[in-house]
Amino acid sequence: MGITMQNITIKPNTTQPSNTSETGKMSTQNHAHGLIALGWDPAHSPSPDRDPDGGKIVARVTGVRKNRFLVHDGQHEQLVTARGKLYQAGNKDLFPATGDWVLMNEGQIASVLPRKNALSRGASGQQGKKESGAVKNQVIATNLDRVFIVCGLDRDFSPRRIERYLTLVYNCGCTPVVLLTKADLHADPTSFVHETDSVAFGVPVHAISAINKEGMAPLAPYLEPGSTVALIGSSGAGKSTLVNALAGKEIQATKEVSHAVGKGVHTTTTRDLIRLPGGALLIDNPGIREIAFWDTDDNAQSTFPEIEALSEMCRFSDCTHTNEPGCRVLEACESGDVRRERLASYTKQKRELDYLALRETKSADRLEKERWKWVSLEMKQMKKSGKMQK
Ligand SMILES: Nc1nc2c(ncn2[C@@H]2O[C@H](COP(=O)(O)OP(=O)(O)OP(=O)(O)O)[C@@H](O)[C@H]2O)c(=O)[nH]1
Ligand SMILES: [Zn+2]
Repeated sequence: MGITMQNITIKPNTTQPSNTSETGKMSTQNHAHGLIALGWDPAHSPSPDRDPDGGKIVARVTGVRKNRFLVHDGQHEQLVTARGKLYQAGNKDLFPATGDWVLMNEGQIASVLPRKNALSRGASGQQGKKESGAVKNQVIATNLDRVFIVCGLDRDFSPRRIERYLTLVYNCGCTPVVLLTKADLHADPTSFVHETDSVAFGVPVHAISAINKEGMAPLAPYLEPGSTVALIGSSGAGKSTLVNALAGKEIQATKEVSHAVGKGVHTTTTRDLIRLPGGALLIDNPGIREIAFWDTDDNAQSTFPEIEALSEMCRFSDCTHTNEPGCRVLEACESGDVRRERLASYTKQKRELDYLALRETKSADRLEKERWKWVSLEMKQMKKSGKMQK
């Protein structure tokens, strides 16, 4: 289990400070200071002193333990429950997540304050499994300043997967930074950085080693005091080792990668908000093995800006960039301006996103028809490329 707020003991049943007495004033001040250290931004968030909901105390969720929550009010951390309505099905978005700002009342979470952003995915291992008709949407972390996409420079390295993570991060309204860990395994990791740069337009990419601490200094600007950073990446990518290196001590348990399969044994099971000595807050998550796209909002930023710019110029506005005349994307592929793997990734992601968007709005049989449309399109493509016998 990860240690959460350093130097602060968990005190259940702490009585909340009264705002009227002298000690109350002191406590309110400490409360505000403590909250700022937890990432509360007094310029952009309502003042905790104003007590927006009469008698309630602002706190941050620092961890989730099944149906209970670790919350920190700036002075104390405690394990609490939430009001019944927050557990109700259909209210999934209101279920407190690590990083949430909440209002506490009588030792319970009374409500979740509006989120700046939320990193969510279909629950790991749930792909295809239905839960009341839909893959469970799982909010992993909220109110993030950045997301570190961690990818190991061993068998974990995959530009295609980095693209998927980037889309996930953009769709959640978060800012990505790509960290290529285990750089010490290579005499010169530059080629990996270049390869990643070519799929992550405008996104900072850093090769680092958490073991010999090389390449870590350039991460400092992402870790200003009070900023919240979540780490995502497949199991065994090196997230926990990185957290420990940044914290300067063993906080998260790590496990040896199985040499047989090159995969780490699933080790991280907590989702705690970890305060670094420099004042940044880190959220380390269990490895994401299956990335299911969830949020289908259109975002200004995209993982495939060059393809999207070209598709604006295709002859047909609903061009699928497969065989249409006047398709600028295909033209760019022919001339080598756009790599074919990029178009394949783009098409695959678009299909997933379209499918999710449709699922939310259309009836089941319509959905099935649409799915078949894509399946037959894919079969046609495979036939064309000779991957399948006619
Ligand atoms: N050579 C090298 N090995 C590393 C580095 N970072 C992590 N590792 C190794 O990679 C393995 C997995 O690291 P973890 O930090 O446990 O991976 P994780 O991403 O936290 O995995 P989960 O908790 O399963 O999500 C361990 O054996 C680490 O020692 C690095 O920078 N260099
Ligand atoms: Zn086209």
